[in-house]
Amino acid sequence: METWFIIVVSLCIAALIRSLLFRRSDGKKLPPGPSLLSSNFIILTNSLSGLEPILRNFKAKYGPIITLSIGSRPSIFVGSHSLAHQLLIQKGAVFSDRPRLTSPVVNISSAAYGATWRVLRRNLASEVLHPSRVKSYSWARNWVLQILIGRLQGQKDAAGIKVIDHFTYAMFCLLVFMCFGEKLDEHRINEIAAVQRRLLLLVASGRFNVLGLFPRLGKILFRNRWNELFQIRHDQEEVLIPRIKSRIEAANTAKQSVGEERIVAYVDSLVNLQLPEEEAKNGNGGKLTHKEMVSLCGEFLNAGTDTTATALQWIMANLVKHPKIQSKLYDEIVSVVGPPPPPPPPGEEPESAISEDELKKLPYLKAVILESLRRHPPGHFVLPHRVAKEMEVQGFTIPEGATINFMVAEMGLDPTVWEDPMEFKPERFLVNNGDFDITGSKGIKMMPFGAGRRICPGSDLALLHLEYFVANLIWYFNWSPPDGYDVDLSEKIEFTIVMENPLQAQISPRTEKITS
Ligand code: HEM
Repeated sequence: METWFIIVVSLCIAALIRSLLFRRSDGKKLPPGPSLLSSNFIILTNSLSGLEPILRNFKAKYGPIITLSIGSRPSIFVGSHSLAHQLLIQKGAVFSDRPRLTSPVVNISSAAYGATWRVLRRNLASEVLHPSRVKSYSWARNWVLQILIGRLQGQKDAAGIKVIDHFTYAMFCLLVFMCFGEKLDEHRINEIAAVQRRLLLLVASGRFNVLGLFPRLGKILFRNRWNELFQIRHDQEEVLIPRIKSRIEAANTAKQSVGEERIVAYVDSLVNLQLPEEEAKNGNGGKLTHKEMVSLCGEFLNAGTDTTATALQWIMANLVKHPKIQSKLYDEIVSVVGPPPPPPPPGEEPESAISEDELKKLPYLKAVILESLRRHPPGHFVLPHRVAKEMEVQGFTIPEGATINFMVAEMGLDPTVWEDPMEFKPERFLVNNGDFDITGSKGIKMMPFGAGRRICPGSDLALLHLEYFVANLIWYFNWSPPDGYDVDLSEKIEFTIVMENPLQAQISPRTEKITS
């Protein structure tokens, strides 16, 4: 028999015995869900995203709040908008913590809800993601648009261009620039991308679930998995620490400037950051060590790359699949910025690109992007949250220390909120003058970026990147399916939820039509 199978079964039995021994005797009832044994088996043999169809069935059977009792603590899943609003917005202080990690990593997404998290998140929001700072990176967006157009044009072939790798590379270039303030060459960018991807895929595989559930035992039983993680982490440090050091050494020299403008990179903001000393355990007086900067830079690169590239692919897939929507979008763009120039020859900067100010005048563009985030959110769940204090919800007890998650994709497809939820209809976002609150602060209808205190801090940047690249790609090119190809919108789980059959598209410069 397979060793892993024996281990999984043993862990399930251990968890069952433990749970029976420590069964709640105080008469409080957890939200409903399957038996302990099936819960443990389901969690141990699935990644978070792999749980989705199972949870959908449980939602139909048990209602919008479900418990899977796993290991020593319950995992609760919420599939209703109103409940998500109640917990994440109204009771935000209780539901904004994160599950404790087995190894101490300093980053925003896994930090406990406390002083260190606040300092790190505020730094990212004010130093890099503040609108004035984001504006200062507009030069980099232009540079990346040039790279992307060059790569797409260089790939023309009858079977169409497989766009996802180019989208991911483009987003990565942009985030690398914002992180290290340097225009790195393709070799260096690929080196960073490769190690970041290995880390991402390892975490997304779900092979570490078991280590989180049984930390001490897991370290002994799954030593190979730990070693694999440590090896990747070591490789990540080898690649990122030289970039961090080079940026720090170049501080206050001409290297920090691009053209006339001085660019502040994420690394610059980390150098003088002071963590609360009582929480900092690095023996560095609250200053970040190089290794801690690696964790933060790694998080920045991964959080902003695959998510945005995945969303961009879904948007373009829908525009290829629905030529009328594409035409309507193109017409809107031309009505605001005029007809496009010819695309730049490879290696040259675009003669002009649609500016951020012009993007603000394109409500249909915004509607297309929101509709795609509703229909195909890159993450079907948020990151797991930890319940900080026991709470009664709809007659059930949500215990302190429980893990809680929210079924993002399910909410975007709820027929009680969205008419024809499976249809791609951007017009639904044009009502109320196109005013749609994606933060869900007054009420949640969908939450592709999460909601409440842990909402994605990069949501505005992500929306800007999506608007900028979609608008420019549609302005310069007509996008169509290759002969005999039908865009397939089936989904597949990777780190994000990607297209099972990646988009293949043909592009032709809009100016060709005019001259012919
Ligand atoms: C389309 C693109 C993106 C999507 C769909 C997305 C989605 C999300 C979601 C669902 C969460 C978890 C929220 C929660 O746990 O409640 C999150 C967290 C986070 N995201 Fe994004 N994100 C995107 C882009 C970005 C970008 C561009 C950045 C930064 C450059 C970023 C940085 C982060 C960080 C640091 C967190 C952790 C926040 C915390 O724990 O306080 N994301 N994102």
